[in-house]
Amino acid sequence: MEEKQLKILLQSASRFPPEKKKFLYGTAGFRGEASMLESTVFKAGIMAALRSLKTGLVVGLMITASHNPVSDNGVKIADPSGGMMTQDWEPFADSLALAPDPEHLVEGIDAIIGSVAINMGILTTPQLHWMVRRRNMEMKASEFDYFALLSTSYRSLVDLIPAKTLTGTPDVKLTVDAANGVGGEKIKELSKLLTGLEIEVRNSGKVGEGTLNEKVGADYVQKEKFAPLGFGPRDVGTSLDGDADRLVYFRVLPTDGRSVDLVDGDKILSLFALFIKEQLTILNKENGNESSEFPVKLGIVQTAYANGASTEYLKQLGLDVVFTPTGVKYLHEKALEYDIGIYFEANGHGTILFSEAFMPRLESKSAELSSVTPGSEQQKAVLRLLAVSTLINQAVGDALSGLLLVEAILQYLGWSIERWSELYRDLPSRQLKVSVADRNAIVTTNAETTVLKPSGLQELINYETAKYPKGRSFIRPSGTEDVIRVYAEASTQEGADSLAQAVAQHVDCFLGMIPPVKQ
Ligand SMILES: CC(=O)N[C@H]1[C@@H](OP(=O)(O)O)O[C@H](CO)[C@@H](O)[C@@H]1O
Ligand SMILES: [Mg+2]
Repeated sequence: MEEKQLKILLQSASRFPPEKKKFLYGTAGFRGEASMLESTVFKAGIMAALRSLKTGLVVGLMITASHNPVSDNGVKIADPSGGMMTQDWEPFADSLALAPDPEHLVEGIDAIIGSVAINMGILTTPQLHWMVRRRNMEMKASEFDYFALLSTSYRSLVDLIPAKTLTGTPDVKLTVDAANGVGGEKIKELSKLLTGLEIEVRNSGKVGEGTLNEKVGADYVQKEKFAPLGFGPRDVGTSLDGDADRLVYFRVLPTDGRSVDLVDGDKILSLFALFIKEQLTILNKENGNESSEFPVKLGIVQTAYANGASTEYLKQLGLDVVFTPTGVKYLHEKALEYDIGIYFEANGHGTILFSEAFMPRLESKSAELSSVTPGSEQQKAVLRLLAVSTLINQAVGDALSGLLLVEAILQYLGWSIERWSELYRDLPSRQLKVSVADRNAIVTTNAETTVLKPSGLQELINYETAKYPKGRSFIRPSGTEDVIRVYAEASTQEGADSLAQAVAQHVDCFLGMIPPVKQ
């Protein structure tokens, strides 16, 4: 690094002295109270520049509170593929973030010279990931291109709905709770390009309308099972989180006007899986016989937090369901192993990935069918799959593209949200968190479902779980909070509650210091 450049870097670094609290690149980037994060954000900028120079490609840097309170902040890096930053670089990110002084910072970052920062302004997290991916593929990547692709793909899907399921209603209406985040304005812009779908946005983030993620948004609705502010009895809606990478649907119950029938990420996943499987079945049906002419490896990826009833439903559909540790970077990586990989976290973050090797096969199948059997059911099924591949974000989970796909599929099936919700009944569950002296004392394996350390704890969890019909419980250290999370499921709510409580007590006995709190 030249002396002049070194001087500039050191001068900049001196404006951001290291904070007392140390941040590590956790489940999804550096996160913490905004006022504590200045130097970490500065270093994340350096990190992103290095990643770009190393790969010779565009990378993204996102600052967002996501689903957390407005005083929180997070900074995360989008890799050249548009996915999360490669896990190989996490230790490097950590050592940069922990560098005690500017001299340490400079060590090893000589290569910084030459990278260019482009401020993309206010975007949703998935828009940034989408743009990074597309720029590196030398495809059109502006915000308008994003909106145009989503709206035309949605239109193609709706135009392919069989006439018999069309309801005759000219317009579908959808009410969106935008968590007072960035998704509100974006969805309004998108909706200007949509035909046949009328979108009303509440909690849109306008000044005076409310606070980011406070009693609104996907995380609140999913965790509390309450309607977001601005929704009343019998309302049906969909909630985004603050940066619009999570999506859940809900129906406000008439009983108390506050509780909701929640349609979470597991049910969105199930709807997507059902639809994709149906298209593959149509595609492989020749003269009413199943043929294996066009084999497609379809995989479903969940985490241990997926409701057991969803996993059972997906397995009953005959699908290949696999589990990874919590955090979308793991799910995404696994989903890439399939021709079509569908992944979702229960909290509503997920997408459908079409592998690079599979896309040319699908396109040539489409060309073949359009010349041999134009207008056939098989051809339509391929066209639907192609439309899904351009509609749904290939870089990361995206609430905007997700809700358009949900709406198109519900119209295709002729289903209401009630019918969708009845796909299966969630098993009652309970989550608790336990504060402990050192959360890293818990070491797990088997996609976080089995405790390896401290020894003896897993045996106690097994012992408790065996007491309850349909009992299931696991513990893991959170990657975003300083706690151990306890999850329990059983055939009744009382069972799930007392199983979670019993397991939390064992955790507390082994390494705790503070009583468990409901989450
Ligand atoms: C139980 C739960 O909801 N965990 C969340 C939460 O991670 P933890 O590592 O559990 O703190 O935040 C992650 C990032 O948003 C999200 O991917 C994950 O699903
Ligand atoms: Mg988010």
